[in-house]
Amino acid sequence: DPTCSATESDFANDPALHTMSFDIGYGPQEMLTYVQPDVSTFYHLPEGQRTAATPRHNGWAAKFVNMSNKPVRLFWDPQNGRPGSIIGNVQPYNAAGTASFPGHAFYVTPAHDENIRLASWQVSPPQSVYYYDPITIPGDEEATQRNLDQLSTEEFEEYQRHVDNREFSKQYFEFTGREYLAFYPRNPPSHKMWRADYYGQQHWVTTRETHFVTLPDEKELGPIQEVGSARVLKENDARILQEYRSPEPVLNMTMTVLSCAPRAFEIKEFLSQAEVDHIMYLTTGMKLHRSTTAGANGQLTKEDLERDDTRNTRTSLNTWVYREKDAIIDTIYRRAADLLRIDEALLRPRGPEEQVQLKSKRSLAEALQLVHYDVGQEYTAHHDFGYSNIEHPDQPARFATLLLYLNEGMVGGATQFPRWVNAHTDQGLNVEPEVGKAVLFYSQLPDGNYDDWSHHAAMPVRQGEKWLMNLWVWDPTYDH
Ligand SMILES: O=C(O)CCC(=O)C(=O)O
Ligand SMILES: [Fe+2]
Repeated sequence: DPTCSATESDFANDPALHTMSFDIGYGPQEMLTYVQPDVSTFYHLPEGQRTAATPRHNGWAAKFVNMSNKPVRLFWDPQNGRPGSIIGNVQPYNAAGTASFPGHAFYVTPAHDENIRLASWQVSPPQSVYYYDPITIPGDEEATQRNLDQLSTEEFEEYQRHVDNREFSKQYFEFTGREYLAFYPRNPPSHKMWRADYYGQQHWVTTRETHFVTLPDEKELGPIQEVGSARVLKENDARILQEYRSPEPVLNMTMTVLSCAPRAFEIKEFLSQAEVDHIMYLTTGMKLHRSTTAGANGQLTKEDLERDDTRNTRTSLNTWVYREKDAIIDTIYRRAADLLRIDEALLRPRGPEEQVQLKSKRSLAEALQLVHYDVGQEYTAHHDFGYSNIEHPDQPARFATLLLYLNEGMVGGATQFPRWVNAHTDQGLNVEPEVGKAVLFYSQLPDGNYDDWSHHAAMPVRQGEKWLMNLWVWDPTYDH
C-alpha cells in the first residue's frame, strides 16, 4: 500500500479551519470554515511580519443566481453601445458564472426577449455573487408577500433555499472575508486535501505504481475491460508488465508547495519519459524516436514529428484518453490516486460491492484531456470548477486538477496562478513546463467552498509549442 509523510491527523486538523457560529433563521449553528492564514505564515514567519501584495491581475469570480421561477438569459455587456454577448441560459433557481474583472457589466433578460433587461450589475469586488431576485422588494413587505403568494409550493421552497443561501453567504463573508461561491449547504470535500502551510513545504508519497522505463509492444497493451473488483484482484496479483518498469520496488514522489492560497504543489518526474512518449503516441499518433527524445533538450517539434516516417498516419488529434485505454494509462491513474490519497477505485467505474457508501458507481475522474498550444495560443485566467445546481444535494464540482507536462523548452507557455497570495510580488506565480512534471492544485477550499484564488492561466507560447494533459477529479461524485 502507498505510504506518505502525512498522518491522518495532519489531514484532519487543518489549522486554516475555524468554527463559525451563524444563524440564518433556524437557530444558532456552527460550521468549520476556511479562514485564510496570515501571509507571514506562508514564509514560515510569525503573524504580522509580512503584508500581502495586491496582485496585478485583478480577475474575479462572478456568479449570477436566478432566484426567479422563469429561465433567464445572462449577457456580458461590452458597455460600448454594442449588443451583449451571451454567457448562457440560467434555469429557474440556478446559477451561471465566469471569471470576470471589476467594472465588467452583466445583465439578464427573459428567455424570449433579449431587449428587456430584468436586472444588471457591475462586477464590484469583493462581491462575487449577484442575485436576480424579483420576489423580495426591499422595504415593501406587502409587495413581497404578493410575489410570494404567486409561487407554487415547490417554487416557494426553492426560493426559500436561495434566501437561506444568501443569508448564509452574508454571514460567511463577514466571518471569512470571502464570498461563498457554492450553494449552502455544501459538505466539505470528501477527499483528503494536502496542507500547504508554507512555500517549499514538502510531502512525500510512496507508491507501488512505478515508472515505465521502456514501452511494451502495442500487442501487449490491450484495453482494460473488467469493471469492479475483478480488475483489482487480477492486477494486485503481480505488478503488470514488470519487465518494462523501473526495477525499484516503489516510486517515491515528492510534492513541494508552490503556493499556499491557492494550494498548489509541484511533483517532478511524476511521469517517465517513456510514459510521456506513450501518451503522445496515443493522442497524436506520433511515434517518437527514443534516442532523440530521451534528453531534456531533445524535444521534437510537431514539424519534426510529421517528417518522421515511422509515425502512425492518423492525422486528427485524439484529445481524450480513457483510463481503460491500456495498462500504462491505468498505472498513471493509480499513481495519481496515491498522490491524492484517494482510493484508485474512485477513479474508475466501480462494482456493486465497492465503495458502497457512495450511491454513484461512476468514476470521479475525467478522462485525460490533451491540450496543445501553438505560437500565440494561450488560455486566459479561469477556474476549473463550475457552479452546480442548488437542488443537487451533493453539489458535485471539480475538486483537484493534476496538470501533466509533456514537453518543455518552449518560450512562454508557463502555467500562471495570477492571484496567488504572497508578500513579495504583484506578479502571478509562473510554473514552467518540464517533461514529466505534474502540478496539483485544488479548486475547492477545505470547507467545501470553491476557491476563487484558484484562477489559473496558460501564458501565451511565444516560440515552440506546448503539450499538456489535464486530469480532473470531482468531489464528492461526478453525477452532476
Ligand atoms: O496549459 C496549462 O498550463 C493549463 C491548462 C488549463 O488550465 C486547462 O486546460 O484548464
Ligand atoms: Fe484550467
